[in-house]
Amino acid sequence: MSWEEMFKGDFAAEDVRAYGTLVENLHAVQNALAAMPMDREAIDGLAADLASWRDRLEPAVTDEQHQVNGRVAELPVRGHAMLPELRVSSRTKDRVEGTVRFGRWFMGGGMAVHGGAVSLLFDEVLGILASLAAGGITRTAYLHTDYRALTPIDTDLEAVAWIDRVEGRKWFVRGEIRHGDVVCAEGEGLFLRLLPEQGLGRRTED
Ligand SMILES: CCCCC/C=C\C/C=C\C/C=C\C/C=C\CCCC(=O)SCCNC(=O)CCNC(=O)[C@H](O)C(C)(C)COP(=O)(O)OP(=O)(O)OC[C@H]1O[C@@H](n2cnc3c(N)ncnc32)[C@H](O)[C@@H]1OP(=O)(O)O
Repeated sequence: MSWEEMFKGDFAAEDVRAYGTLVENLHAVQNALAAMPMDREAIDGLAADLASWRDRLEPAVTDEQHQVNGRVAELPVRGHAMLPELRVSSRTKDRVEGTVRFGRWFMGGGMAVHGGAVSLLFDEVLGILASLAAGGITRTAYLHTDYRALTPIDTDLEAVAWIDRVEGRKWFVRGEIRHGDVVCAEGEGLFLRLLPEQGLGRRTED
């Protein structure tokens, strides 16, 4: 199963581009907000603006099958606004490589990326690779992250993920985030190919 077969929604190309621009602007807002000083006037103004966004968006909320977020194969990280943008430079069935830049929004402290955001990226990239290699949706059973060095924000990092081994339904996938020669973090995850009755997002006990 190809990336497009697995993730492509039936959105028009120009709508996809427009959504990509929306997410880009949202990320720019998040990064600037995370870096703003205490400024009561700006805070009150922004809070009022955001309340009007909420009034505009909430009446249009739709179900998972009709939402756009995370369902756009053509955009970085499926156009999932929660995720740091990974720009894939090469993808084969058992390896993905790309660059990622974490903005100020993802900072934990000391101008370094929050550890949870590092794991978030691993879950996405390792999970997608597992799903592509398995030819069907997988679910994370465990995810282990080793933080080897601080991961800097606001700079291009290399991200790579590869299939380590496969045992039946169990896909063991590894990854690395590097800044130049420095390995910032290593990830290792076990992803279970879902059984037909498990479906997408359905609980196993259902
Ligand atoms: C037309 C438009 C289409 C557009 C498509 C749109 C969108 C795209 C859709 C989807 C996006 C897809 C991917 C998204 C990409 C990334 C997302 C990241 C993935 C996640 O973020 S996902 C959420 C977090 N994830 C969970 O919420 C899991 C909760 N959990 C469970 O759902 C179950 O727990 C499960 C399923 C994991 C296993 O349950 P199960 O019943 O299937 O399997 P079972 O327990 O029998 O285990 C079988 C064998 O695995 C071994 N095993 C199991 N667990 C283990 C562990 N932890 N450690 C070591 N070994 C383990 C056993 O020991 C046994 O091993 P053995 O066979 O050798 O004995």
